[in-house]
Amino acid sequence: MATPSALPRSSSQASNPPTGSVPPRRLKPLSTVSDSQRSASPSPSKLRPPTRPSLGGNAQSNSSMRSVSSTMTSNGADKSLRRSVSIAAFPQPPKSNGRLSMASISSSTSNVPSTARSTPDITKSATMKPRKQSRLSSGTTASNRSSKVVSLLDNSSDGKIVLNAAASRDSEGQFSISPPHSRSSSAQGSYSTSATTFDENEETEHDSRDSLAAGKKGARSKEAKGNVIVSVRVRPDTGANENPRAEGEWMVDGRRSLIAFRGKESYDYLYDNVFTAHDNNSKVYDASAKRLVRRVMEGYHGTVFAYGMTGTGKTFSMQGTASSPGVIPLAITDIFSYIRETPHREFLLRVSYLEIYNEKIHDLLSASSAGATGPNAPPQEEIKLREDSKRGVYATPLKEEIVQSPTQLLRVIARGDHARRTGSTQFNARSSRSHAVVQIVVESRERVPNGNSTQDKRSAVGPGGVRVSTLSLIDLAGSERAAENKERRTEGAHINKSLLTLGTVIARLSESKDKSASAADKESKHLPYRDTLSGNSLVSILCTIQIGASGSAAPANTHTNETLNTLKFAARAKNNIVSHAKRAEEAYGGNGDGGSRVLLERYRMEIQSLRAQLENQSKTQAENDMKMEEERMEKEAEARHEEQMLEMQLARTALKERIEHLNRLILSSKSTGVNSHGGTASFDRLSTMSGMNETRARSLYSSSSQSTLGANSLRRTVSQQSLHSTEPSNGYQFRRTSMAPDEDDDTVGEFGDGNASLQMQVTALQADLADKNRYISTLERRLLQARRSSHSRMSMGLAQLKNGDDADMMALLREKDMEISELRIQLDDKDRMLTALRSAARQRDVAQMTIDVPSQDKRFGGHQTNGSNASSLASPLSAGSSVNGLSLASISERETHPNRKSVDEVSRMLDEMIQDRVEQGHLNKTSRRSLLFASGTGNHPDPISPKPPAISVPDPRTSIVEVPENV
Ligand SMILES: Nc1ncnc2c1ncn2[C@@H]1O[C@H](COP(=O)(O)OP(=O)(O)OP(=O)(O)O)[C@@H](O)[C@H]1O
Repeated sequence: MATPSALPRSSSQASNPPTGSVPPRRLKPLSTVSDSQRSASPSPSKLRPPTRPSLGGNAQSNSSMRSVSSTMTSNGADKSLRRSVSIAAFPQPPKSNGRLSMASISSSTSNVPSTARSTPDITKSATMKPRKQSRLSSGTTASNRSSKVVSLLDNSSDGKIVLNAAASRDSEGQFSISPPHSRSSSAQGSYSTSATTFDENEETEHDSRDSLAAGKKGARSKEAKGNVIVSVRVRPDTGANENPRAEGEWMVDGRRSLIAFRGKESYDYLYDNVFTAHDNNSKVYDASAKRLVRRVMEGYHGTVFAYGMTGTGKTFSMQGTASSPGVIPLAITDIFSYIRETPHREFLLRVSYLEIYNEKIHDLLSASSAGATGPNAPPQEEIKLREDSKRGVYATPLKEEIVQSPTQLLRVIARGDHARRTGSTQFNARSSRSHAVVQIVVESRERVPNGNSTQDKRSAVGPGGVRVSTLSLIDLAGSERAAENKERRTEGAHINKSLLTLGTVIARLSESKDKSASAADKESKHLPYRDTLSGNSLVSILCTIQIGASGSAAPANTHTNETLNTLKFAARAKNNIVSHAKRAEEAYGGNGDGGSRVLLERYRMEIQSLRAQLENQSKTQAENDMKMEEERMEKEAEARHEEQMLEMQLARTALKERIEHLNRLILSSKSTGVNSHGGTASFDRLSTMSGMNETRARSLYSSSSQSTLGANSLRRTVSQQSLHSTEPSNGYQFRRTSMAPDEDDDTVGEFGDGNASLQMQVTALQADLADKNRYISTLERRLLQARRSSHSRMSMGLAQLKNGDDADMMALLREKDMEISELRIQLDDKDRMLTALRSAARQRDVAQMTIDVPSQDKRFGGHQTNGSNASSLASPLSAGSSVNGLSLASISERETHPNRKSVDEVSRMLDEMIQDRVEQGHLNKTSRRSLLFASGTGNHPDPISPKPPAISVPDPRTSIVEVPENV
């Protein structure tokens, strides 16, 4: 996709071919090394190869691998083959994907012919180059290096910023999750290296040019050589104290990227980068990984791995510290910087983190890894390597997390580190004994430019497909000699075996390259992982060494040998790995198997469908809301209507009950005898008001009248006569006499009738009480209803209150309050009426007593109290005998009933009656709604018909004269 012009180049490239295309720099003797010295020194072929652990124990896995490999060879065309194999037996991956697979470093390769494992040829070719050529090579690279260094220094400002980054390293040396400060990922500021200046078509062209210029072997073998960067970093030797002599036979020249050894043998090693002990992580990253990371963002696969002896600074270089973040945090920062600087594309990042320990893969991000402490930790599902033509080599099942920010990404990696370290507790120093691979998958696709809205920008995609590239950041376990304990030795064996595999593959690559002319030979020697290492990946190998054995557990000579081995490994990698880096093909989501894996596209489609769903849902929601609102309003209207109806109903009920009640009161008054005469008329008048009342009233009336009539026919006659004679004008006769001390109030007949009357009163009062209770409950209901409705109106009208309807609402509320208080007052009135009725009942009893007592007094020689009484006594004898008869009956009755009330008692009752009257009068005055108890005119409480029955009309059926109430 990218055109050559789009590719940043260093200024030096115009005149000089890029380093990457320069013929491979070989291990070469320094000019000081004489031929005699060279011949005296051990022949390269006699150099002791790196110490390797015995591979004898892996026969099984080797044979397994052999069989798989042969299968693969025979079925090489079937690239979509999917299967599961153990790491130890992982076969040759498909050629279509050139990522550097961990399989290459974790599997046994003991099937590789012994010649392939030996290094002399390589060493020879590396070290025995003619000096002239070396110079040419060196000069050429020096020129490029020079330009690189300048560019690197230009970028160093970024590095300085990074030095102040907020990352923190805990006591165990883990970097924190705070990302380093933003670093520019701009290509302009980057140095131009062979690894990053290639691009598809350009590459071939470029390489051909370089190859021609260098006069090296065929262009084909070198066309992608520049896709590999090999750097060596020298760890500061803490015991050396900056003393040059401490380095002894070593000479490190960072400027010329040269490391020279002056021991029994003399070697000069030239690499793409040599970092001295003074170089910091930022510089290491800028020179060895920065451009590679950028290329990954542009669609290439890239791998950075650290290789070296234990304790030489691999983890330090990859992870870094708080003050000096390593390759991983810096790469993460650059990834996000690139995303920010590339608005025309959209990106999706996924990250996975695995480790290979004792040839087993562990997912460091899985839940079981996160909490995997102790023997009770859940067992992790076995992770296997698989391959297919689309994805190449991959581990499964492996958890991938989508990340959206540098912090999130660093957090995920820190979690993996933690799991790794925790695992180390479980497995005893596991962390430094395993290969750890952080893999970041970058998906990207073009956006349609000039999107109008943010949404457009998000949803719009360009015509291209989704590009998927991978950045693998690998911290290899350190090679070491057999350790002290068994577990360590086992680990070391696995580590060394896998590292040997890596070295062997590289060696074989070189070998097969040298013998590429012979097809038959090529076929006879199967080389696993060839395509993994020489595939599409850009590779940056960072080898770490420590010059000087101070602080090292190993003896000095062993240490030197290990260092030399590392340097040789780096030299072989530099010279022999051929990578045909190509930009990853763009996949189209939704179409085919390849596309289905592309998460970005899948997510985009998912987002679109979700957005459509959301729109539908919001539409439906709006419709539902409207419907609900309508329903709610309808319900409210209904409720209001019901409320009004109920109110009306209640009002009607209350009114009816009131009428009934009043009717009953009138009737009760009559039945109590307080107003028995006058009550007839009242009853006749009021009884028509209600059928029910009428019935009840009639029954009361009849019982009352019957009792009266039945008891006192004689007395009635006398009374009538006396009344007519004494008070013809008003027909009333008021007689008040005191009772004899031992006389009670009733005659025999009166006693029986009085009981009946009392019963009736009680019945009437009970009925009245029941009515009252009903009425009260009605009122309560109404009160409740009114409250509820005012409440609902309040809540309903809250919004309206703001719009000026508050006045209406408040008025309504006030009205309701008034109504409620009126109802309460009415209720009080009713209570008072009840009290009055009770009092009237008592009065009636007293009155009856007082009426009866004087006639008895007269009859039995009592003195007259006034003229009225005298005239009454002068009335016809029949009347008198009638009275006497009554009196006698009373006396006789009194004699037969010793428990008669005393005069004092009657007086007390009268006092009570008076008191009641006074209270009633007081109530009438204070009551807001008059009960129409006209003070001093009687006790009729009827508010509707306030006609005061102060003086009763004499009942023609009885001779008893009622006592007026205004006593
Ligand atoms: N360039 C350096 N500058 C300062 N300190 C360093 C440097 N390189 C390594 N160290 C220190 O050396 C020690 C060992 O380094 P580190 O753990 O990175 O080694 P390693 O190669 O990863 O070892 P292993 O293979 O055992 O995991 C650490 O304490 C680290 O801080």
